[in-house]
Amino acid sequence: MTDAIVQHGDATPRLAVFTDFDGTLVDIAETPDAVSVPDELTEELDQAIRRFDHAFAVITGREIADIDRFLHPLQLPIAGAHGAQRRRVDGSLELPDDSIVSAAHDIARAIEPLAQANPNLLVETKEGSVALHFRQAPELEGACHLAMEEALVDYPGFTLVPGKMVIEARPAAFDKGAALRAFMQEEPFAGRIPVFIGDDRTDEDAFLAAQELGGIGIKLGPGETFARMRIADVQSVRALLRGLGDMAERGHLSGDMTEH
Ligand SMILES: O=P(O)(O)OC[C@H]1O[C@H](O[C@H]2O[C@H](CO)[C@@H](O)[C@H](O)[C@H]2O)[C@H](O)[C@@H](O)[C@@H]1O
Repeated sequence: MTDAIVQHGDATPRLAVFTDFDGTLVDIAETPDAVSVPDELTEELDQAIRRFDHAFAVITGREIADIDRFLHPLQLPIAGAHGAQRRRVDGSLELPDDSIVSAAHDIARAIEPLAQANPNLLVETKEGSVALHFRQAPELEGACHLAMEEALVDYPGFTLVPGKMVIEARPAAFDKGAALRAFMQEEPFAGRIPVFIGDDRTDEDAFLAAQELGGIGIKLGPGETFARMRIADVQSVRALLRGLGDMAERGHLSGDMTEH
C-alpha cells in the first residue's frame, strides 16, 4: 500500500473514490442490457456517498442515463461515454457538442451493415461514442475492428478503444483520465487522494491520472496495467468500498489489497 494511503492518527487522509461500472461494480453479462444489479449494491453505493462526503463518482464507457437506469433511484456524479458526458456533484451537466453527437451517429450508421449481416453483433450508439459488441460472435472480432477503422477514416477526431469483447469509437479529446482530473478540480473531490478502481483497457488513463495526482489505481483481474494495485473480483471491490467507507467514517484507513 502507498505511503499516501497508509497514514494513521491525526493526519487522516480523505479519499476521493472513483469506480468503473461494467466488470467492476457489476459482473460482465452476455449483453449490455443483461447486467444484474443487486439491490444491496445501490444501498452500498448510497452509503459510500455519505461516508466519502459525496466524493464518490462512477467513470464509465456507458451513457449517464444507462447508469441512472441500473442504479435507480441513485443519481451519482458520473462521467459517461468515456468522459464525453459528465454530471457533477451538484447535478450540472457537461455534454458533448452536437458535432460530436452527430459524428457518433454517422459512425454507427457506417458500421450498421456489418451488424445487419451478422445479427449476433450489437451496435450501441451513445451520446458521443459508439460500441460494436462481438461477445456473441467472437469470430468476427477482426471484421469489427476493420469496419470501425474504415468508419473512422472520415472522423479523425475519434479514436478506437478496445474493451471486453467490444471495440469502441470515442472522441480523442476525452478519456477516463481527463474525466477523473476534471472531478478532482471540483468540490468535494479537490484536495482529496484519488482512488480509481477498474478492470479494462479503457481504465488505464484513469489509473495513471489517479496515481499522478498522488493517489492509487486498482486493477481488477489479470492483464498488464499501470495500476499499482490489484483486486480479484467484483465482490472484492464491493467489500473494499464497504471497508474504506467504514474506515473513513471511523477516521483511519487501511485495506486488504495486493501491491505489484
Ligand atoms: O467503462 P465501463 O463501465 O466498464 O463500460 C465499458 C463498456 O461496458 C459495456 O460493455 C461491456 O459490458 C457488457 C455487459 O456486461 C458486455 O456484454 C460487453 O461485452 C462489455 O464490453 C457497455 O455496453 C459499453 O457501452 C461500455 O463502454
